[in-house]
Amino acid sequence: MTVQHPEFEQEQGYVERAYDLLDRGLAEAEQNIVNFDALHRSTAHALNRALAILRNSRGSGQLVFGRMDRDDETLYIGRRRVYDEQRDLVVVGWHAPAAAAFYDATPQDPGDLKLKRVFFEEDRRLLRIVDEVVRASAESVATTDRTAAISDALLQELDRSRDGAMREVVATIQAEQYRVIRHESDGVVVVQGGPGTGKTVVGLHRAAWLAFNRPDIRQRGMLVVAPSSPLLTYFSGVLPSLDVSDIDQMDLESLYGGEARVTATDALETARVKGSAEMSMVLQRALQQRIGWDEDELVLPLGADRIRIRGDEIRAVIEEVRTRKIPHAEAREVLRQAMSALAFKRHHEDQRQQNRPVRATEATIKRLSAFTNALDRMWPTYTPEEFVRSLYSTQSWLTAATDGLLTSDERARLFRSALDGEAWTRADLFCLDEASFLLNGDVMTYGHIVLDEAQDLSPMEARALARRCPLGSFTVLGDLAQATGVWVRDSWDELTRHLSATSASVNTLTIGYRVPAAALALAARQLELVGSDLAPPQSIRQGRGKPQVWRCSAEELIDFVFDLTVRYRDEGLTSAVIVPDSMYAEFFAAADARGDKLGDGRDGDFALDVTLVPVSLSKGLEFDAVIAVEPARVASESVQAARQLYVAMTRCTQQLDIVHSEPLPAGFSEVAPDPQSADVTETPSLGELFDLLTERDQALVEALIRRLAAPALVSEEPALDPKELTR
Ligand SMILES: Nc1ncnc2c1ncn2[C@@H]1O[C@H](COP(=O)(O)OP(=O)(O)OP(=O)(O)O)[C@@H](O)[C@H]1O
Repeated sequence: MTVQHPEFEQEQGYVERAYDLLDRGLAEAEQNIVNFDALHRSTAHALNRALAILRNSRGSGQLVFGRMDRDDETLYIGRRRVYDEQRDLVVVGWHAPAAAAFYDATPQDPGDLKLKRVFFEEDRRLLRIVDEVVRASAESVATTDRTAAISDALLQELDRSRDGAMREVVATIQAEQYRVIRHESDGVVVVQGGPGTGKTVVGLHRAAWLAFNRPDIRQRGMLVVAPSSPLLTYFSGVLPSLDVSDIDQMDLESLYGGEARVTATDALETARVKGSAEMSMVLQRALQQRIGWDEDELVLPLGADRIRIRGDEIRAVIEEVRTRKIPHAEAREVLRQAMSALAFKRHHEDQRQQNRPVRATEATIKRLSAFTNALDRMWPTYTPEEFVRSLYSTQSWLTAATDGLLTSDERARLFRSALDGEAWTRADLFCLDEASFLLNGDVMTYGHIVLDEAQDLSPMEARALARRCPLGSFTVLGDLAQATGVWVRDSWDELTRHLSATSASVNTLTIGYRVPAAALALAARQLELVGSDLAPPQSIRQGRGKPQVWRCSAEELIDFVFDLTVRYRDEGLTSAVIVPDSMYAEFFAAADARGDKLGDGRDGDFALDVTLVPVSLSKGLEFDAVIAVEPARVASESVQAARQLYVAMTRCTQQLDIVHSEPLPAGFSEVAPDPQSADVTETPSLGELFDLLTERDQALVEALIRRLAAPALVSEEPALDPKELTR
């Protein structure tokens, strides 16, 4: 029997009152706006906008989630501020400085709090109350065990099943996370941490915290960037649920606003060349090489007259314009003015000397096709796509532009025939973005940018982000150990230097809130293979226990995997089937044929119980159960085999299953035979297989066993091969 908290009713009353006040406050404000007789259209428009914002501002999630008591005051903490009729504060917003003590207090170090209380509520009804700090007992707690510092409220929150979208966690932010959320730096704040340490959640809450506490930054605009669109879909609801809907959120590829779309993939080495910082110099130099005049003279026909300008005069004008540090298109306009002025002056002088009337103005000279053609040769105009396409397909130009910057092998990787068409890759997008900036200079800028999974960024991608944040104010979330692409680094130094000239502060999160300890231990063997210095996080989850390793034939594989998902669905768990990219289509088609409904992970469709995810898009995601398929195939198809497996195996909150028909890669095989080290069950027990069957099949198997082995019980391990029995 559960005992109700002695102050339950009183707290329920407080929560209801807070909701009531909020409802009334919003209704009153709404009425005031509706009643306001706007005399002008623009005022009416502004009022309608205010009304829409107000109606949205109710938000979702619980209104009041905590209380803290000091000797002389009691404060309730919530998702937003609530006042009573006398304008006295009833609920303090989580982001207000007054709420800081609530997050800083731990049972070990309660500060000056007598009480820290956490509420769990649904639809305005309290479900539970957890008293995390009660001063009398706080002093008696003395421990060096880090996990002992984890609050009960957090553990209870983590037990809730996932529903396919990331949630805000304002009620249970932990002290080490809160320090990062309100980090004072205006420069680059790096949050390094293993899988499931809360980097994404911390980054999003930091964005909201800055939005509330730094109007200067909010005014300049804020942006959150995810490496892929499925990951963006997964977490994009968090900021609106924190009442900050004006922060832009986009995936990395959407940064480039030009025409090109990604339709192809680069070979590894090509991606490395295109993503390197040298590429920015290649593009800059290539553009410069297209500027100039090597003819002796320019002749502009003007009726029967000719305007003649010497080559050295033209070169002097070009050099003068070149020294101005302005974008290419703008500089061309300056050159156009300077050249038309020069041509007009020459025409004026010539006509005067020959006693003839001046026939042209600067405007007529600018309209001469000979003038425009000459200008195109001196200072050509390009779209970013034209410029990069033309560079890639012109050997002589590539050679000149890359001389001393790239090796001949590297240069050869950039070349493609003009006939290859428009197959742009992701790395190309950032060359185009750089080109676009050189050509046009205009780019949307922000006061602060939050980058998720930043460990994989190429220098060119980092430069694209730096351009969008001239103040260099970034929150950089990532785990160097989870770098699965071309860019693997030992430290954050090089990457953060591309983002900002100021030094970065690196903050490490060490507690794992997602992955159960046993699954993390198995995944960590991949980290050992990488030889990384980075330790896996310290997990505070038990989950359902050991990961299961299931071997079956190639023919059985897909059905076996989907049968597992059915079991998880029946148990009320969400699951993800993480497959090698090359098996994605096959799995999808098989699910269709079976009539199983699957979410398509490539589209960020996480609302169903089961989602199919290609391993290359699994980073950052989270599910109750994860079935990782054919690790050997994942390893052979990945740039960073062990790191990719580490990522795939750290997506679950409850249970990890590995299903394979091919021999397991390193990091798995050696664990199976030793039952003592048994983090892993190589062969499933009969009981486990039996659980997978439908009731009718279970009855059949029971009958079969009874016939074969007289009184054997299914829960015992028989000498028979369980696979034989389940067929
Ligand atoms: N203080 C907290 N209260 C409640 N839940 C939390 C807290 N911190 C983290 N979590 C939960 O832990 C899980 C992992 O968090 P998150 O996805 O932010 O980790 P991550 O470090 O970004 O992981 P990865 O490296 O895999 O991208 C999420 O479900 C998140 O909501």
